[in-house]
Amino acid sequence: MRILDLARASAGHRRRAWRIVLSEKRRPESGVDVMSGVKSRLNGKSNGRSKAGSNGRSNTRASENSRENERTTLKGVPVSAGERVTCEIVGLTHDGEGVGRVDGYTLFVRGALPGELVQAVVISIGKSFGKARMEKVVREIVDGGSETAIRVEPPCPIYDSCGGCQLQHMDYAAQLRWKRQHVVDNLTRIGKLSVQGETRLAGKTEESGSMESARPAVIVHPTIGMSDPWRYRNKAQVPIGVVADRLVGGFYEMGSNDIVEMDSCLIQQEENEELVRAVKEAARLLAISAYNRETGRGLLRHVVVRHARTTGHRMVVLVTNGRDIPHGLELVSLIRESVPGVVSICQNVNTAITPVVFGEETRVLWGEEVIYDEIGGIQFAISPRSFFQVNPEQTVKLYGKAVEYAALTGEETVVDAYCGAGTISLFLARHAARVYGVEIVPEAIEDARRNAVLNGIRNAEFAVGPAEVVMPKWQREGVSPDVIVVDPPRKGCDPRLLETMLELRPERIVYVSCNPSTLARDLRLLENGGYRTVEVQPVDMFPHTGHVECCVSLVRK
Ligand SMILES: C[S@@+](CC[C@H](N)C(=O)[O-])C[C@H]1O[C@@H](n2cnc3c(N)ncnc32)[C@H](O)[C@@H]1O
Repeated sequence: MRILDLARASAGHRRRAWRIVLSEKRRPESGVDVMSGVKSRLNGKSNGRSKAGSNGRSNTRASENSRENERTTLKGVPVSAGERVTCEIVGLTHDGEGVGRVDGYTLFVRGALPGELVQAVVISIGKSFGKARMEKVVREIVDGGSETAIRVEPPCPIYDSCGGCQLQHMDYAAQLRWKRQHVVDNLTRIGKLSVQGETRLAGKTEESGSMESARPAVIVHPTIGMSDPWRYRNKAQVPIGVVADRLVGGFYEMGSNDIVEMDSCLIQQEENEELVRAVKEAARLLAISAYNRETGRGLLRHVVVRHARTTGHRMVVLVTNGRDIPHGLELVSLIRESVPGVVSICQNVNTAITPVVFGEETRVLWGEEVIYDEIGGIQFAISPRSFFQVNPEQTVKLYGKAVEYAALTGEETVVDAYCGAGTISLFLARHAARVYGVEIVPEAIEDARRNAVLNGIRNAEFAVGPAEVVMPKWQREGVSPDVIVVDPPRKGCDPRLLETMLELRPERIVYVSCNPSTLARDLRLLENGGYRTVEVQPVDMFPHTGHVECCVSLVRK
């Protein structure tokens, strides 16, 4: 046990299991050259001889492993911690780790891509899966059509340590294909749905007892991507901390709580970078203290900035650990002088020891309480805590799909659950008789009401509260929607909301989702309750990350 840490590791929400983790400082070293484009990301350090090129099941375990005595085994697990293996990558997790197989055992290998054969050193093992650190690609994968390599050099200099993007080392066209496949896999595995063109059959469902594949298969379209998938984010949320007595702001280093200074991010709009830089410089000049997450002391916790491309408006929110900002007026003046486009400077107070960014209290320090942006001809007021999609170019495409799937004639009553600042609701209101929106954040509903007035829309009304509570209330009051649109957070719809939806029996349901696994779970419940999933449109709202958004159309059977 000298070289090992026996650690209880959690596999997300899955059951906990004892795992063997090779301690970082004793991991085997070898001098194998790690190929360019892979090396920095993987931090591979090794000096043993490799069995590069080994292939086939019986050869997948490299026999020339580093120091035999540093390995440890677990009964029934075919690899040992510290062992060098050659493994076939069969998939990719949503956070960009390659899913490898060695003798049927799953190894997660950061930096490896599906289809590749890689050499890696096992760094932890558990009963059902382990982790390995990649050393080199043994067999690359090329796109059959274009004959181009799928692995590309990540353009971002901090890609290795940041963790904000997970797929920069994958060609963009391949990212789009993978995102569609990720959706398909979730729909078949969790949703037990049959997908058109997929050979894999959906399983037997407990409730129906019949094979889902007998039903019309779901159409999953190719992912809608961007022509220029960089510099798309209209919002930055930057944690502030101290390094060597200096205020820094940037990102949490991958796998740690350390904040690393960052001035440029390739998926962020440049206007936001300029504003964050100005705030950091002003705070340093005025010796405003940075929040220390360990002691709970210090003032500035986060700088949140937003940029509205259509109006040029910029907003900054200073999230502080306390109400008083020393030299607050000077801070505001310095920010305004450095970035003349700023129209709103706000403060949000968060004194809780929590990873949640915003606290409950927000006030305007200078300027407007909202900024204005436009999507698809509709104007939106956005306040500091309102949800607003971060990729404006793709948002138009996503909302356009939601409107298309709602198939409105102008006669319908529509409910938009999880409506945020009323964005989808107002898109729908132009084509419906009446729209009801519900959202849990009160400021977002204030924005939604203001946005309706701003656009002269009189057939939309909004309510604050949990959708799972407000919807049954509307049901009791006799609201009978023809179409229900839901756009929940990552955890998906509340079961009580799904139950009410099934009782209300709308003709169509449009499900907008940012998480394919909870989407698939909810689709199964809706299918069991009498709905049929017709088509799914994946939209790439977050290029170079593992995230994918979907818009789904369901009809009553
Ligand atoms: C993915 S966003 C969608 C917002 C909006 N449809 C849009 O596109 O801008 C999810 C929204 O659900 C809200 N939310 C979270 N839990 C909720 C609940 N139980 N009931 C109502 N809204 C909720 C969040 O505040 C957030 O605004």
